Amino acid sequence: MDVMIHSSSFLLPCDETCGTRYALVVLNQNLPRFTPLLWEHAKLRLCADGGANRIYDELPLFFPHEDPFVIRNRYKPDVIKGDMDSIRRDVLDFYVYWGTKVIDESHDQDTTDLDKCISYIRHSTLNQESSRLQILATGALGGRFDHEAGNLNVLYRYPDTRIVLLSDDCLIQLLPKTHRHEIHIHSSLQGPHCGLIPIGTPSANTTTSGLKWDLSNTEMRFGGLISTSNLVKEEIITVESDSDLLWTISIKKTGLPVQDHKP
Ligand SMILES: Nc1ncnc2c1ncn2[C@@H]1O[C@H](COP(=O)(O)OP(=O)(O)OP(=O)(O)O)[C@@H](O)[C@H]1O
Ligand SMILES: Cc1ncc(C[n+]2csc(CCO)c2C)c(N)n1
Repeated sequence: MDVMIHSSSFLLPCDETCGTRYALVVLNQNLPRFTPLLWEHAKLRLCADGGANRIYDELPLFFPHEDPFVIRNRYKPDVIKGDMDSIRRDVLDFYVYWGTKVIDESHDQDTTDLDKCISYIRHSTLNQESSRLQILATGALGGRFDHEAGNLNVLYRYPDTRIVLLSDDCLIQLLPKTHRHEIHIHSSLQGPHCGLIPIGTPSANTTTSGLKWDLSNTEMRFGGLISTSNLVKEEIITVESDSDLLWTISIKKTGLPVQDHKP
């Protein structure tokens, strides 16, 4: 079985030559404090419907000494996509005027705006077969539970795409059962709290290393044992399971290089 390596190097300050290639999707929730950093290094920047209001309203607040108009022009999304029932008229007009591509899919009331954005990225020419884009979604957690569940559901809808759901407090990603997983921990930025959650189906057999409470051919299921409030002990965590699992790890309040974006 192949090993899949995971690293949150996108939270580190670095130039284009290091770290992974990723697309950023901004959702309609408060922008996490590291949004400018993620924005700067993204290959593609999308707003899911009302996510555009957040960029327009909240990004200038990261730069209190600069003209909001200048900041809005510096941080223009490449694409705004969704059913367009949350984006404000003035915000839409602004970005259309300055060249953002707008894709109105109001006819589709069966998929979420995040899902619509992920479809766009998967079909983008930047998502080359030789080098797939990872997808980071900000504001995905810590809000309305139906939205959070919808956001988790996209991980299961696209298990072959590396999608990371982010909030100010933690990240979540899927560990497909098709691989063994090696998770590289940047302990200055993340941890120690973590979890392994068999949300889609129970797991009869999960084995880990590097955690305070490791699993050893252990069964996990809702209604029985699931691994919450676990702690990272080593720099590399390994996970092998007969089920797709959610991996979650806390993001530290201190240590993040939020000033990296300053011109
Ligand atoms: N409170 C929230 N918690 C988590 N994710 C959210 C929340 N609000 C929005 N999102 C995410 O941002 C995306 C865009 O949000 P937006 O408010 O434009 O969606 P919407 O489809 O208009 O929502 P609604 O269900 O209120 O009509 C959603 O698809 C969802 O992924
Ligand atoms: C069974 C079922 N439940 C809810 C919706 C509603 N819905 C799901 S995604 C979406 C778009 C949100 O931007 C909407 C309105 C549906 N279609 N089918």
